[in-house]
Amino acid sequence: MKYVENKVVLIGAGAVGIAYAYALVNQGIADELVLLDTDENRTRGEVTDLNHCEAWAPSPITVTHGGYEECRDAAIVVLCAGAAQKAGQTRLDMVGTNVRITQDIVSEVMASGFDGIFLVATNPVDILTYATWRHSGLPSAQVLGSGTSLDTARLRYNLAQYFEVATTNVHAMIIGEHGDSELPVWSAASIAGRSLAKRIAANPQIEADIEDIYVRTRDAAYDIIAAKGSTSYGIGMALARITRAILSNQKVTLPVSALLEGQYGQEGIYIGVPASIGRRGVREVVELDLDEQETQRFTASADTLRTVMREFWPEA
Ligand SMILES: NC(=O)C1=CN([C@@H]2O[C@H](COP(=O)(O)OP(=O)(O)OC[C@H]3O[C@@H](n4cnc5c(N)ncnc54)[C@H](O)[C@@H]3O)[C@@H](O)[C@H]2O)C=CC1
Ligand SMILES: CC(=O)C(=O)O
Repeated sequence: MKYVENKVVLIGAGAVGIAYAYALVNQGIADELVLLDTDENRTRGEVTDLNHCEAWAPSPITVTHGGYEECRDAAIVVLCAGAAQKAGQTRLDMVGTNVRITQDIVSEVMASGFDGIFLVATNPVDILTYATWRHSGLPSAQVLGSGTSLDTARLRYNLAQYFEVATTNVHAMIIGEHGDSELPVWSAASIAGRSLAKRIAANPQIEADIEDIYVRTRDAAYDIIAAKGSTSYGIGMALARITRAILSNQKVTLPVSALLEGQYGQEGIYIGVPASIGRRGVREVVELDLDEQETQRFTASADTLRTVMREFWPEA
């Protein structure tokens, strides 16, 4: 089945899903958006509320409520359904519940004849993206997760505050698990045109300060969840950014969860890495020149994910 140019189906219209939907409407990304959630009444309310944005939106977008048959001709199906992390939980704590929910959803989506791109946000996102790929039978290029896009946005914001520059002038990335074992790639970071390494050479205090920035970045979700119950705007914008890259065939490199097939010395695992994103999904995983310590940390992060994966797929 051929997909409709700019049609997105969102499955899971909770805090994350609605933040994403609002970002799509607000930024004029997509022509058609269908919301699907087990809570039909609340979803109908969300659809009506979103429709009332259209008068002030940059371009028209049809927002409706629908069933799995809507996936048949969708360009992208976005998965935000499932249990959310509560205060005191790690993302990995939700894996059992969310693997079951995701497998059920993916079966329904595939039964519709879907042949577009799955974009996964449900946590633990790297494991759930792997589950989606395995269960759908789609080529790995057509299945990606939000990966470390949110973590990277947080890192860039925190570094911009510290160096007093625009966030868009901060080039730095988090890779690895979207979770406690993630790592910053300091060796490739530059701030407003000057490498981080040169800045540290000029002011050694920066080295200690960026470690604190990394810890705050890694633990941001815990802080936000303790304060307001869930995180939503950051991931909504990250998903919207990835959606734009796909629908507009931007071929832009973003930190997403993509399948590794030998890159970074890893095989058969979904994990946060930079990848070129275009109309048919992941065009290429970009292999950064990690230094020795970063390589060790990335390997440890992949091992953390693989240990959890083997509970569900012993051969992984
Ligand atoms: N990848 C990332 O960077 C981030 C991921 N998340 C994850 O996103 C997921 C959603 O979080 P929230 O929106 O805060 O949770 P939420 O509880 O507000 O929303 C989840 C929604 O999924 C729906 N749902 C549950 N089972 C379903 C099914 N079988 N079919 C259709 N809909 C179903 C629920 O009715 C609910 O509306 C969680 O797993 C959370 O951890 C959250 C923030 C960032
Ligand atoms: C909840 C989550 O995964 C985050 O905000 O990073």
